[in-house]
Amino acid sequence: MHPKALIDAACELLHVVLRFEQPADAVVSAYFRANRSLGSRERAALAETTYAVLRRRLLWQNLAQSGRGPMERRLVLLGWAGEPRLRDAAVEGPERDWLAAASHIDRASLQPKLRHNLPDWIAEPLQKRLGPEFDALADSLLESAPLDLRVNSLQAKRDAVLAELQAQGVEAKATPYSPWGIRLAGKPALNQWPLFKNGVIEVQDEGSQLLALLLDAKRGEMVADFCAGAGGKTLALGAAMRNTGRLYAFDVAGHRLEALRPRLARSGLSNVYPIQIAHERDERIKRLSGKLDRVLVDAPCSGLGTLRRNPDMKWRQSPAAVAELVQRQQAILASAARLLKPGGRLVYATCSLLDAENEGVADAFGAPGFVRMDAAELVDSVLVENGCLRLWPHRHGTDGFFAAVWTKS
Ligand SMILES: C[S@@+](CC[C@H](N)C(=O)[O-])C[C@H]1O[C@@H](n2cnc3c(N)ncnc32)[C@H](O)[C@@H]1O
Repeated sequence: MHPKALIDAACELLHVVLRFEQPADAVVSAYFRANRSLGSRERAALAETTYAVLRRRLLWQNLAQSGRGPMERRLVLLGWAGEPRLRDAAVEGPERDWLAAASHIDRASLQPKLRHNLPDWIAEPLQKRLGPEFDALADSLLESAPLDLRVNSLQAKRDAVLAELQAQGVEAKATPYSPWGIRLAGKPALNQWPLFKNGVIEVQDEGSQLLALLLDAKRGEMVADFCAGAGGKTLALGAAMRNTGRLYAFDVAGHRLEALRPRLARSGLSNVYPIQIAHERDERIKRLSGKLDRVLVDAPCSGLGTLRRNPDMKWRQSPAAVAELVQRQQAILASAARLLKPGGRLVYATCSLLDAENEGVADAFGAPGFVRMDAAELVDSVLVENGCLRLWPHRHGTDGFFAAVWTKS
């Protein structure tokens, strides 16, 4: 494709992404499906440029004010993440001079907001919580996340998989906190690897893997993954249960549970029962009241802990949406807790960084008989704050995660 046409394509894609009507990854995938002739390098340039613009949107918008022409074009030229020579070939005259001037701006001298690229309603509570450490968090949220794998412990040991990957020339190392995790240096397309197709590995952030350690589900137990979605945590729990007992995977979204099915088939698990529910007080849930050993509530949340992967979330979320989510989180947690039998364990988790969705919801939970457990009894204490799992991208290299644990007395 001619460089000019490639830049035009990036503008066309960005125009749709910046409407924020759908998640950016869905818009990018739909664009690629509609433009099948795009080569893999062209796709990479378009996707990475879109994400680069979303990550530093405040900075690019500020710098774009001085340019001319459509806003999307100025943003694409500033955030271009493809080969520089392609962009150079697509600009000429005053546009070239404007771009050169913009690239010489000393970013350290910019006002903090243009360096952090976070809306105030997100930056302020995080600044309050972290103090001077906030800058390191904000910087880490501008990076892209590494590709983490979880080894399916039913099928293989981590060391053996690591050795196999290294023998194939894949740069990989063990993750520091999860006993099943492997971190890749690059981002290979691994969908066709036999290790993936045979269910030996799954893609899962290390932080997400740690929730299975908190739940510590045992052989033969009755367990529910209350908000199972496409089953990232379900698969880890099922393997920890050694494919025994019963693991219910509930979710209100049928299409997400459908996406779990091929993953289950690959994994070799036969102890998982996906069940679509209408809402958290569904009759099918009530029937299990007081019967379960472990319940995980991986609640719907703002997703702000995953900004390295989904930078559009910071522009698509709002304080009103978070307030609504908090109501839902409280209702789901209260309902899910009813499933536990005495001695059972409840875990409430989110991939949000905000206290309101995390400690706020956990502290407001007051069902009788539930006693908080110190997460430091279950995972490395460097991952724990005030008894809860608190993962931060800049400290732990994982997505942002929160989890609180209770036992039912
Ligand atoms: C954070 S996502 C779960 C991700 C999933 N656990 C994983 O590891 O891949 C939250 C899920 O909660 C589901 N959800 C929303 N409202 C719910 C409700 N009332 N009861 C159960 N699940 C709900 C959403 O459909 C979504 O799949």
